[in-house]
Amino acid sequence: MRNRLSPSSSSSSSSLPTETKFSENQTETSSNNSSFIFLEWKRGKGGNPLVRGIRSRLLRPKSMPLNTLVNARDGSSRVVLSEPSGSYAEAQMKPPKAIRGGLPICFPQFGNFGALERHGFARNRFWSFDNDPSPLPPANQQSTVDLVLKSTEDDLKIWPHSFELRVRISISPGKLTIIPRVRNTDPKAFSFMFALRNYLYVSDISEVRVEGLETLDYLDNLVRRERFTEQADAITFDGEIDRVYLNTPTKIAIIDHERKRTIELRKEGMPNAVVWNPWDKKAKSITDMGDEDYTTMLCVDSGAIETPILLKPCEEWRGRQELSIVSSSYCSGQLDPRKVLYGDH
Ligand SMILES: O=P(O)(O)OC[C@H]1O[C@H](O)[C@H](O)[C@@H](O)[C@@H]1O
Repeated sequence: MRNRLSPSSSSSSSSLPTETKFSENQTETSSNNSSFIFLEWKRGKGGNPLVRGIRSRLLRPKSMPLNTLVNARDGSSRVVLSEPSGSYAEAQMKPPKAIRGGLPICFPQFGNFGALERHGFARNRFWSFDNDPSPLPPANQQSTVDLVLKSTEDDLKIWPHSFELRVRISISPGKLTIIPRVRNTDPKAFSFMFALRNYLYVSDISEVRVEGLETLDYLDNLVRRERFTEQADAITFDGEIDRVYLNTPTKIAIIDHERKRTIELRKEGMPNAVVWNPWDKKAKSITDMGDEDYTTMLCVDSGAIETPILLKPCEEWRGRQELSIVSSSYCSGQLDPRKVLYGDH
């Protein structure tokens, strides 16, 4: 029998991914069947995971200097970022197949919106450390890592555009920040789709609300990508969902009632938001997902999907995403959405 997702104790093993066992402070990968970019953001001591696969170790933010650790164990296959209030993130860099969970990067295609493999090939490639993140300043603290993926000859055979895809991953107390960049190193212009697929850990999908997407149009992947308008005050979950919301705001709130906390997603440069949960039937058909795993996960992605980004030669596109916990009034169960969506807290 397959286990549920919950990676909350050192003895629990998760079926997502089946090769990975979680413990409080480390991730043991016992097989090569994992890939970059799988990013975990962890929260301890006994704290609940913030993001599934990106478990947070999020204690109350403190105004103290960062004293962080970058640890590339197993050669250069893994980077651990940490800071003293307890948050830490871990990036694994092992091809050939993306782990179900964490934060896969979808590039240069999202889903089946094109002819390439689903979600593009970047999530199944081996990335490198980026020693020259220019024009970003060099990372000056050990809570930040710069990674790069450059097109190879094999990539050019399936997508004939030379590119450099960079991500800066940073943690600070209670916050995980990703800055993705794509540079056109080709003599010709090209366009691409991009998404950060956030596998969020939730306590019970039936009790979760997503706010910030109401009244927006969306493309429904379950109905041949037909366009609809969201009618609900907030998105709640009682079945499979797979939607690309259009023209979304910069802030989205994922409210986990049972856990009495809200995950706030802020994004720039990525006007779309994908909401995905396979629910029971589809979960059973996904080989690297346990039958019950859908109950404790929700993907809310930042993306540029509907309108691909056009880059001329030498141009660079830059996006930004922050994931953090909003506490205070949300924990009381008295939700004031304005506090999440308009920063009034
Ligand atoms: O299994 P994956 O390739 O990671 O994709 C997971 C899901 O992603 C998207 O939302 C697609 O629209 C779905 O059809 C797919 O099942």
